[in-house]
Amino acid sequence: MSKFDYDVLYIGAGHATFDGGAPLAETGVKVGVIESGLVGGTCPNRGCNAKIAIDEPVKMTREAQRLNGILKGDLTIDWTKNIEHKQEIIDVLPDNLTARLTNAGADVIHGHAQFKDEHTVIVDDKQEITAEKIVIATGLRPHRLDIPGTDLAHDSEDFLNLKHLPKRITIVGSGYIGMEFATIANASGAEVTVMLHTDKVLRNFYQPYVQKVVDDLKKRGVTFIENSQVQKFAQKDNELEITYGDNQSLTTDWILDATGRIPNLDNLGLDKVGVKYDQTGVFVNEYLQTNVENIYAAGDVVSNDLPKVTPAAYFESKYLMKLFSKQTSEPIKYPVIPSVVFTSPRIAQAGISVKEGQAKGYEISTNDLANYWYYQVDKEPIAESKQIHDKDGHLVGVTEVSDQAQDAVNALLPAIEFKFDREQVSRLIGIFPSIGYAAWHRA
Ligand SMILES: Cc1cc2nc3c(=O)[nH]c(=O)nc-3n(C[C@H](O)[C@H](O)[C@H](O)COP(=O)(O)OP(=O)(O)OC[C@H]3O[C@@H](n4cnc5c(N)ncnc54)[C@H](O)[C@@H]3O)c2cc1C
Ligand SMILES: NC(=O)c1ccc[n+]([C@@H]2O[C@H](COP(=O)([O-])OP(=O)(O)OC[C@H]3O[C@@H](n4cnc5c(N)ncnc54)[C@H](O)[C@@H]3O)[C@@H](O)[C@H]2O)c1
Repeated sequence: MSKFDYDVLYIGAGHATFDGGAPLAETGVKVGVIESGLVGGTCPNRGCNAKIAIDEPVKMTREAQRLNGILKGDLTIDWTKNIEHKQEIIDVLPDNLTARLTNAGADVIHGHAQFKDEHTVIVDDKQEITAEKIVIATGLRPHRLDIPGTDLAHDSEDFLNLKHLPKRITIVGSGYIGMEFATIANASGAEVTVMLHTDKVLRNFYQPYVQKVVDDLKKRGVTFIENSQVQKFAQKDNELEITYGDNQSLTTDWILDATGRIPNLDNLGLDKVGVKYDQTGVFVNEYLQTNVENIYAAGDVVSNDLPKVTPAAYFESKYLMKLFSKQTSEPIKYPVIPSVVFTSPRIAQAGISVKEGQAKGYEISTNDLANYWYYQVDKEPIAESKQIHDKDGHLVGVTEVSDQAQDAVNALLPAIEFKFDREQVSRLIGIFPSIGYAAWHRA
């Protein structure tokens, strides 16, 4: 009988925990999960699921606008109903995910966890829980600008819960959240301004495709202010004033601070146990183990160069499940991790970038999808992909801008991950017509 309350104790109940924590408990390992907020964490409650639910009508209105004349009548988005619909879909998720954990045999404990020593965690300054192994899976929280009036701004969670759409929305930051929410707010009828830190939008994506998306948003009325150097937010009667640049200013009704996300490590007691970390997250080795032998970390809170996305948290959670249940003793070996920004159209990518491919002298082919008949069915005006083949003819990278870029890239993942050559690709036939087929056809 173990001297600890749990074999494995997770701090945080997001994807980095439940995807592996539930199956781990099913193997007979005694699992505890401590969560200070909603079970499920960011992705289901205030991230992916919530966002994609309110984006769906955006995608549909765009398509309907293009088919105007064939489809009769104008479609507009009722913001309040859209938010209500999103809430209906996600409301059940914390309970469902709690049941997934408890049905597997894990205990879910509500409260804020803090290390007391390397085997003991204190919940809400009251309850002491001990464990042989502890996994830090506390994720990220919104970064807030350190400027006067910063409390007048809101974060992505506030945006997803807005009951009424403000007339004018100003977004500071042009990363994933800035661009996805600019797309949604613009399509829903708000006057949107995006304030860039530099002159770059979505700096990790292929810039010519980003430019296509930016140009389209500009045509739809979104204003982009480059190198804005935001200095101050202030309340002026019924509106908000933003001071930026060389004493310039603008007025708005609602401000979204989308300047990034930072590790959730406050009041966790890491210094007490000597776990090493910095502002980028917790340092781990190739077994996701911190410098303290029995303490591990997984998901967004880990300091690494991977995209901070759900599939990466999922993969790490599954890896730890296999490590802790002795199904593996190997270091973690990441597969190709794709990423997408859900603008309209989307930009998706996997494998090596066009820039990297060019530097290596690889073959880069361009597919003009807007002129491919299947993309013309719904009159997609912005649709192109680039495929990168190495010198042996293996597909090693892809990036696409189109309405269904995420599915096209998903379809090509096996070829990139398992290094199919052109002969192997030609053996695969897909369902026709389909986005996946169109992508394979070119691989
Ligand atoms: C607006 C938005 C949209 C996104 N859209 C996408 C998308 O479309 N696709 C995609 O792949 N990814 C998306 N992401 C990213 C995705 O949500 C994250 O990569 C994923 O949720 C990471 O999971 P995690 O388990 O590491 O962290 P989280 O899901 O953040 O879970 C961490 C949990 O730890 C809890 N916690 C923190 N500190 C403590 C403590 N001391 N004690 C107890 N509990 C604690 C928190 O309450 C939280 O529930 C989005 C993120 C945001 C913000
Ligand atoms: N589709 C998806 O997978 C998805 C969607 C949303 C969020 N996410 C995840 O959430 C994380 C956070 O997203 P995000 O958009 O907040 O972060 P991000 O890092 O993508 O973007 C932050 C933006 O803020 C800007 N910025 C930083 N400091 C600034 C300042 N002082 N003034 C003005 N601008 C400033 C940066 O230049 C950048 O454009 C991402 O890492 C991403 O992985 C993923």
